[in-house]
This record gives sequence, structure tokens and C-alpha cells, in this order.
Amino acid sequence: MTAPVTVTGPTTRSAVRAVGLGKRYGSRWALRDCTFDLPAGSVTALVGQNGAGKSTLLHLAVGLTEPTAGRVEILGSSARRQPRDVLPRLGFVAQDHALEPRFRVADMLEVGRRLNPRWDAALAREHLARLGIPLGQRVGGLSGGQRAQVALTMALAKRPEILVLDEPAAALDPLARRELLRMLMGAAADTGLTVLLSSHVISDLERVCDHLVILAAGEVRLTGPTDEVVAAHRLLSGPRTEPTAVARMHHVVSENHTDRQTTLLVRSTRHVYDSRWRVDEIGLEEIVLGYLSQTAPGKDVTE
Ligand SMILES: Nc1ncnc2c1ncn2[C@@H]1O[C@H](COP(=O)(O)OP(=O)(O)OP(=O)(O)O)[C@@H](O)[C@H]1O
Repeated sequence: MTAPVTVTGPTTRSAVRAVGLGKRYGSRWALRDCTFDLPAGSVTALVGQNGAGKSTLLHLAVGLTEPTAGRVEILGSSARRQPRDVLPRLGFVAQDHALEPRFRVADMLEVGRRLNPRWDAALAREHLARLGIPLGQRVGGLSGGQRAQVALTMALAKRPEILVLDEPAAALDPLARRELLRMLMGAAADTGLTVLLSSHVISDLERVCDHLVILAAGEVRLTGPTDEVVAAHRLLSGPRTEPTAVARMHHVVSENHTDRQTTLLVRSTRHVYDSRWRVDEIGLEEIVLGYLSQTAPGKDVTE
């Protein structure tokens, strides 16, 4: 097995820590040897293709499933072994939102109030009023995006210290998505809320997330603060060639070839002495796509 790349180590109090975490279904590993550390107050994007293991990782983190190997802690405790320490401080929104369709929105809020000692009823009502979601409406009669908003509102009204969201933006229109991401960013800045969210919409994440975990085929391929990830990568463009010479000096993450040109995503900021190569900085979205398109994962560990 290959080692994932950690662009930097943890610097502050840990909010989510996974060590050698793995989950096997039958003979197949959905997630394997997953190790990372996310600081409190960070907003982390968990990205990966369909089936990469994102939901599996989030379900392990919030204690919905038992790991086959390793461990994961939220705010220093296991959600599975010490639920009383973790669950009151944790908000989780699953991909399917898990709302009761026969209940009215107001009934859902009442359930939230009874289950959560720190429930913020005013926040929930204001948030839903701003979105134009009527409290008297049955959940089953709401659109997919509105149901997602109700589920998010309930998670926020718990006043959690950490919010774990599985594809929160998937059902939302572009405006609602932007509003949601702004709100999460604001909450992280104002209250120190830690957010861990999975998403396919990488372009949105660049503006919002300060940490990144890239999963591919059940393994962590890259993890670290987004600014350090961006600073550690370059795009090299040059004549059509096999990148053997460049690869000796620069870690090649992914390569693309046309008839005349070769383009390399490299994890390196070293000088390129061969003047035929042009060196450009590269944005987070292109870096993520480079890792996701890798046929074989990177081999070094950059501390
Ligand atoms: N309960 C289960 N039983 C068997 N296999 C499972 C189970 N849950 C997930 N898997 C398998 O584990 C792998 C990872 O699934 P997971 O749902 O974590 O991926 P994902 O990255 O969240 O995908 P998506 O983006 O499509 O939601 C997949 O191959 C999936 O088929």
C-alpha cells in the first residue's frame, strides 16, 4: 500500500483525528488505512469520486458504523464508544437527510428541541423564514433542496461544536449553495465551529474550505491546509515527452499528453532547469482533479 501525502502536520487542537482507519464490507475495503488530523475551527472539504469512501468515512466519524481497523475521534472522543461526550456537541446531516416525511416542519423543530438541551429555536425559525419554508408544510411535500435546508437548519440549531455534512450542497440551487457555504464560513469564523463536508462541487470549495482531504479508491491521497496544498504544486508544460527526466527532480502527480505537448501536475516548487518547460502556479480545483485522475497514487510523504 502507498502512503498518503500530508502537506503539513497539525498545529492546533484536533477536532477530527483518524488513525489507520478502515472499513471492510465482506472482502472489499470501502476505506483503508486512513490517517489525518483536522484542527478545531477548520472548514474541511472531503472530496473524491463516486464510491471513493466519503460517506463511509463520515459515518465512521459520527459513530454510525464500527471501524474494521484503526480509530477515529471527534473532539478527542469516539462517537461510538463515548456517545455522551460527542453526540451533544456534534451536528450531522446525512446524504438522505433522514427526515420523517409525515411530520410538519414545525414538528421536526419540536423533536429537535426535545432532544437537544442547547437547541436554538429562534435560529431555526429565522433560518427557515429567510428561506421561505413554511413551518406548517409536511416534510414529504417539500422539494429535495428544501428538505436539505430543513435538515441543515436542525443540525445548526443544535449549536454544535462540529458539523459533519454529507453532500450538503447536492440538492441546492446555485444561490442556495452559495448562501449555505457563506453561512458555514461565517459560523466557523464567528463561533469557531468546525465543519467537515463532502462535496463534488470543487469550484465552490476553494472559496470556503481551509483544509482538504482527497479520497480515491478508499485511500487518502492528499490532506492538508488548502493554501499549503496550492503553494506546494505547480503545472509544467513542455514538448511532448515521457516525463522521466522531470520525474527524477519533481514528484509527478498526474500527466496529460497531446500530440505536441505534455502537461504535468507536480508536487514540487523546485526550479526547472530545462528551459523548454514552462512553470505555472495552479488552482485548487485543478490540483484536486489531478489527484482524482491519478492511475497510481503518489509515493512520497511530504511533512
Ligand atoms: N453497507 C454497505 N455494504 C456494502 N458495501 C458498501 C456499503 N456502504 C458502502 N459500500 C461500498 O463502499 C464503497 C464506498 O462507498 P461510499 O458510499 O462511502 O462512497 P462515496 O464516496 O460516499 O460515494 P458517492 O459520492 O457516490 O456518495 C463503495 O464501493 C460502496 O459500494
